[in-house]
Amino acid sequence: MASQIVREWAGINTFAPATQTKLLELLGKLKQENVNTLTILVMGKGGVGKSSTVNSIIGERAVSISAFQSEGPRPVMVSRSRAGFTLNVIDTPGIIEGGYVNDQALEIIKRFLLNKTIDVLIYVDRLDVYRVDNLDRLVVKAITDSFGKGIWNKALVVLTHAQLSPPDGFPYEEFFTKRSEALLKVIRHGAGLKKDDSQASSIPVILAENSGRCNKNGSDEKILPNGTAWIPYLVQTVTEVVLNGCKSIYVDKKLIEGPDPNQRGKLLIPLIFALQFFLVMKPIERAIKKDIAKESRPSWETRDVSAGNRKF
Ligand SMILES: Nc1nc2c(ncn2[C@@H]2O[C@H](COP(=O)(O)OP(=O)(O)OP(=O)(O)O)[C@@H](O)[C@H]2O)c(=O)[nH]1
Repeated sequence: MASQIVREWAGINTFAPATQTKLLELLGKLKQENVNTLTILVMGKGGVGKSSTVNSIIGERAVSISAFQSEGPRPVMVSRSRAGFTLNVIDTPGIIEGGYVNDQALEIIKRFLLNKTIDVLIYVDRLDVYRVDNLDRLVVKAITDSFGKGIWNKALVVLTHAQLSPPDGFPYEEFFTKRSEALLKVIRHGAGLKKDDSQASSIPVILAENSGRCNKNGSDEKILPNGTAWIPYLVQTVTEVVLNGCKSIYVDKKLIEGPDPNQRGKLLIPLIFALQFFLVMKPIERAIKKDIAKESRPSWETRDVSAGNRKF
């Protein structure tokens, strides 16, 4: 991995003591499984709360947040270490512009990720959106085309703005379930996964409330409307994805550039020559020989030359 500034993970101390204890337990669990470094890639449409979620996980304002689309379309990697464990979180700009995938922004992200290993993809969207549309499908497709279908084995969905009151008196859990199902369906389509593919149905969907107005429990932990302390729950889910047995995604040149067209089918060339030799050249050669053998030569060619000469 390219050299990077790894700072002490001081932000963890800003969490409520109960949250700190749970996070340190989870890091301990990862270390027990010999996972000492963890790289999380955060992607999604623009303005959905990607940077805010990164800051919530780190516990400090590590990346800048804007209510308007961020200016510099560049990914940022935040690296923090704690007790021999290094956490890298890569925040990326939204990749949709004017209704299309911004290929240049995507290219910049891919180059940034070159030679890095993605252990977890956090796909961020908002809970308080009532529809999925073609843009969602385009983002999912762009991610799949860039890093392969396997990336969804290492994915979890985070829905921000979790502290919402669903419209028309909709029960909160039902609203969350419907929104999750709709998004997972889009992921399934955009990623080209089969309907009954366990890969898509096993993608966890997690709620997050990044606002400073997030409710807290008696232990001062930020909680969701259902009372769950969401930061430790999110990190616990990340841990489960890390340890789910599926391979992390190593971003190499081949993965981001696709197979070299000049190399495509190169191994088949000798086989094609051999087939051509045995199936085309040899039969032609045999046919010519047979033809020559069967040939009845014209009389002028078989005429006795010496006899003919005698006539003159
Ligand atoms: N109420 C509330 N606001 C949020 C939440 N998450 C993000 N926001 C706000 O949404 C706006 C966009 O947040 P960002 O974190 O910058 O979103 P982003 O996806 O990183 O945006 P880009 O980098 O432009 O793609 C900011 O005004 C945030 O304060 C949340 O969970 N709840």
